[in-house]
Amino acid sequence: MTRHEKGMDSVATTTGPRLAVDGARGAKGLVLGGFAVLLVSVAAEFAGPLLVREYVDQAAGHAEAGELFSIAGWYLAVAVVGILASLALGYLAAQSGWHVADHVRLRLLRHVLGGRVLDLESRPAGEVLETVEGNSDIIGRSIAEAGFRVVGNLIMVFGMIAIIFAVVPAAGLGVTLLVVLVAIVLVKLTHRAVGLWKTARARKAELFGFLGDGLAARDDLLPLGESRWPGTRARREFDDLLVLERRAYVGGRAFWPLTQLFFAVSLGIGFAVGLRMLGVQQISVGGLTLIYLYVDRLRGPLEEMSAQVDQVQRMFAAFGVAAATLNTPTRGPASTSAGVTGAPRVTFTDVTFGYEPNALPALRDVSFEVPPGGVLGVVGRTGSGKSTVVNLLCGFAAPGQGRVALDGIDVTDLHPSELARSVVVLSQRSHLFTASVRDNITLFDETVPDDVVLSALADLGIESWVRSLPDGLDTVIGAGGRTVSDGQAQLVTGARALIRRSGLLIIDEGTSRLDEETQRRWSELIDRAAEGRTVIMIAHRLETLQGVDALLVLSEGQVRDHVSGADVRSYLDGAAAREVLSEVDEFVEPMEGAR
Ligand SMILES: Nc1ncnc2c1ncn2[C@@H]1O[C@H](COP(=O)(O)OP(=O)(O)OP(=O)(O)O)[C@@H](O)[C@H]1O
Repeated sequence: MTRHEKGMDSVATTTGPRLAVDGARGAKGLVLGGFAVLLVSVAAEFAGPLLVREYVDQAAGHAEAGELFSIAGWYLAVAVVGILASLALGYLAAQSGWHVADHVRLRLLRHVLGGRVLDLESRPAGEVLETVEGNSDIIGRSIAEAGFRVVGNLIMVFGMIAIIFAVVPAAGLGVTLLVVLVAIVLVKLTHRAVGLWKTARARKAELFGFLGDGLAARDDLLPLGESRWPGTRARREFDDLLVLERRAYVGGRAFWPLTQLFFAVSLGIGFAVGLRMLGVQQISVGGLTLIYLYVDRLRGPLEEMSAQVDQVQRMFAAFGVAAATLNTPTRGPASTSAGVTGAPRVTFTDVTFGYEPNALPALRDVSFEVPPGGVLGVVGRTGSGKSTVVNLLCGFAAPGQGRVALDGIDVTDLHPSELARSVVVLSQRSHLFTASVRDNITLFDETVPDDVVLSALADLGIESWVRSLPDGLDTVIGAGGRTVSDGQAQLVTGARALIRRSGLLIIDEGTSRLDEETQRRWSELIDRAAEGRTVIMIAHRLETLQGVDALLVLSEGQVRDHVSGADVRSYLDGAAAREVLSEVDEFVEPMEGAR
């Protein structure tokens, strides 16, 4: 079985409605409570006109004042119950909305973060954020503001029509025909509007992706005099989005004039038929008042629904987009829970891997082995496949053919949390979070004691600098916090590797030139972090390669040379190295300087 057949991918299939039901199941108590209260609220709405009919008929029949007071008292009590139920419904709807939204949010986050890192990295951060948060937010709001009420309004409309039907069948028939007509138009409108909202949501996600990129690149754009460009382009895109959203909004709201027409015609039918029946004494004055009150009360739910339908359409679109996101393939479950302890043996066996199906593979038939505790330097010119080796080792992708293993266990079979415990990456390009120095080092793991963090900082020679900060380890650094130099940032993120006892250390040396002091500290950090571990080092400097046990030279995705032991020194001094390494810009200067 090839790696591909064995497959990392699994496809969950869900639909918008199923996602909604799953979310509602998690908030079962709230949803059931909401519906129970809704029924009370609807019953109160129905009871009002019935009590009025009773009152009018009793008054016309010269009933005692006590009886009339009693009916009025009931009317008041029903009204109070209706108001209380309505308040409770608002609260339960808000709670249910946020529960369902959280369910969707969590599933989207798990899916997006649990998937292959390379898939996630191929999408702008802003777009991912909009897809997760934008859709969850719409779902939460729509349920809170419209969820129960739409159902309540539907029950009211159908219930009132049924009562009109029972009291004046001809009027009920007329109104029923109208409802069927309105429902057909509404379904068509909703279908169209949901499609338009989905397009608008996709466009919005793209736009946020662009905005995120624009913000991230502001330091680069400013010196180039292009700092206004993201703003100008974003404005154009916002204009386009406005047109799209307006079309969806207007499309959805076309229901409003329809409800007005429906109401006017229903009132006409009710009165025309009711008055005729009153004339032939088939109905009492109270009965006619009841018809009038019910038809009049239809106006409220219908008007509310014309606004709510728009919200419900957005909600359907958001559930649809969320379900489509969840249906994209993601990493399947790991087939072993076995772990790797200590410094592992790393093996690449005939590995071929391509990012794109039809492009030349980034790695072709690559094989090498690093014994436990060994240090392998990987070099090669830009695009030769060095980072791809790291991506496969970190389980970010699975090789198309061949095998990547730690102590004989396929990397893709290791559970992500097990892999995270086995591998640590020390990179000059690590991200600094807007968070305290402590959190930046522990990566928000509160179980790591301060003395472990301080000891790592002491090893790196920056403990006194951290202690001198206004809040010590609690000082917030990164964007929006205290600014630190590139060298300090590198050491703080480097401390992450020191506090973890993972057996495999991957060092990803950036290509940026560092000043002498930072370079010295980086080299010390590497020495310190490498102790007792298997090390794979993507190197760009001759100096970094001094301590390696073996050297892997990649060229266009293939192993060009693989030397070990004493041969490393002679290789680095030899003509072949000169030829290979001179292809790498970063080597030219230091190599010449070193000779
Ligand atoms: N996410 C990706 N999607 C598609 N192609 C990619 C991706 N990452 C890398 N590649 C391609 O794979 C090949 C190997 O890239 P890789 O990043 O492994 O090279 P590298 O040796 O690490 O380069 P550098 O020294 O510039 O970082 C290149 O042709 C590159 O364009």
